[in-house]
Amino acid sequence: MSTLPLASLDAVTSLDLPGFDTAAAEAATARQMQLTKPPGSLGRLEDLAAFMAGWRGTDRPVIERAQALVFAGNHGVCAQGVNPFPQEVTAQMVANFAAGGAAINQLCRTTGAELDVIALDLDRPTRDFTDQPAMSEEECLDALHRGAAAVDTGADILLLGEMGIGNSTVAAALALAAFGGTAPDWVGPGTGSDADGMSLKARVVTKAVEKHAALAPMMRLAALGGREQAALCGAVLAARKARIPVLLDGFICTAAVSPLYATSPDLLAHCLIAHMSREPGHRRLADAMEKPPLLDLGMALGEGSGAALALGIVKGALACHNGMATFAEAGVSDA
Ligand SMILES: Cc1cc2ncn([C@H]3O[C@H](COP(=O)(O)O)[C@@H](O)[C@H]3O)c2cc1C
Ligand SMILES: O=C(O)c1cccnc1
Repeated sequence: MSTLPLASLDAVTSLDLPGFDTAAAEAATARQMQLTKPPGSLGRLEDLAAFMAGWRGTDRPVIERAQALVFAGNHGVCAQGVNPFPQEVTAQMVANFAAGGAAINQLCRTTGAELDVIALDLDRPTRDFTDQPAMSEEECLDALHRGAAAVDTGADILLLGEMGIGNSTVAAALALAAFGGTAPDWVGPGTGSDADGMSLKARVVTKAVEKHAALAPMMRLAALGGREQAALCGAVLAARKARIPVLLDGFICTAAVSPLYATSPDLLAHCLIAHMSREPGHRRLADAMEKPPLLDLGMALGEGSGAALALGIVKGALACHNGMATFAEAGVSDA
């Protein structure tokens, strides 16, 4: 449970947040050079060990507790017909998460994450953003605080995911507002929109972003986002406050936190992108944020599924970092 001292959305710029512990990361990198392997041969696993060390503030970081947090919300823009599946599926999938029947349940069990699902006023969708701001600043702040409050400050790593029918359109709008280009750069099939469906999505996204483009980044989160997007931003900030590194899931999760990036890229310094979604805009988003995803498995599900899988990679990195013998300990000749 965590709280953030935020009375307005633009106050995110004045939060006092911890930074990366360079000394701990350098000590971890020095240890990597001593381990019984050719230097650099564990590739990105070595970078992950240093990343975890720097954010956890210790040269020997461990993952004893991993929290997966999935936020669910409903969106007024579904009135535009942008979603192949009906809006009821959001609540139905939340019930499925509770019953243990979704992909995210299996993947969390596989890699050892505790799953918490937070449904945000599903019976009260946000407003249609082609017409008016999806949320007021107050509604957005409320969802952001609920996201922050859901973070387990005793966890060693946080995996983020979302569920919200129509939110691939929301994601495209947030990405366009944050990084520019044109709507077709960011619109994709989502759960299965065809070419006509995608041109409708692009028109909807263009209209919405034109309407709300003049706003500051965090006010665009209110105007174009939904409750789960605001909650994801709150969770990212609360994790940072507790020095907990974050694995963002796919396109929708990454786009959700793009208002934080547009405010200041440093707000996402403790976040990694877990996997490269098949949703075409995700590559552009990952490039724009300079965050190469850990996995690339052709997935486009959401729910935090890619983040849950990537936890296994981070655990592997730390198992090697902490468990391997050094050249001196094992009596192996160094180069
Ligand atoms: C059964 C089902 C399970 C899901 N789990 C995640 N999503 C994913 O699909 C939705 C976004 O796609 P769109 O914008 O096309 O609606 C989000 O809820 C996302 O998490 C699902 C979607 C469905 C249908
Ligand atoms: O990458 C994602 O987050 C995604 C893509 C399509 C549908 N749902 C989620």
